[in-house]
Amino acid sequence: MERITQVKEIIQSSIDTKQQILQDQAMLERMLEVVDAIVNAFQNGKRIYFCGNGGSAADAQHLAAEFSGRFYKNRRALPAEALHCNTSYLTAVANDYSYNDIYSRLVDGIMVKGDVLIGLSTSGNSANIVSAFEVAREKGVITVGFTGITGGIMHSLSDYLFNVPSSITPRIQESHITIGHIICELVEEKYFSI
Ligand SMILES: O=C(CO)[C@@H](O)[C@H](O)[C@H](O)[C@H](O)COP(=O)(O)O
Ligand SMILES: [Zn+2]
Repeated sequence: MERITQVKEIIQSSIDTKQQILQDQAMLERMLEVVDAIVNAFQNGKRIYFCGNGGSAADAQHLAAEFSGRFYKNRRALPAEALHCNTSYLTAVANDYSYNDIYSRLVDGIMVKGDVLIGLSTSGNSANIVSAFEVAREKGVITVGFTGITGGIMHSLSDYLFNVPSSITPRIQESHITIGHIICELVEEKYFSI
């Protein structure tokens, strides 16, 4: 394949995935439900946390910073954090216990009922995120899964699921960040207009 053709095909595949989301009324409405759930959580003094591995850890950190920093508006900070950001914690727990425990242990330690946990996993099967969702549900934390098409194990552990219609990891991640940005924009707009 000509390299330029390959480039075009990748871009088209990213567009196609987003086009399918655009036509999925239920998923669009779920974005609004999650916006309302997050605004409700903030109004009740709760917090939002994100977790992911690899590129999805970067996405988790990116999205958390939209809330704790700013998105469009100059406004006060919102309580949001990505769970992998403390390297000392991460390396100790992975070393002394297991990599699979890094997120569930923090969910147990710092999250409370009514907080929101957003887990990003293209497979929906990453053991540390699955485990975090299991602990979250035991505690009454609201779980929001960002996954690929099947949802994997996270499908049955997510109160709200965005199972992007693709099985290609980078294409899924590209739509995760789009959905995440939509949610950030609408949360900021709604919370700071009240
Ligand atoms: O960014 C990418 C691929 O685009 C990779 O770093 C990718 O995130 C890693 O392989 C992850 O470990 C994949 O995990 P997951 O999405 O299945 O939870
Ligand atoms: Zn990537």
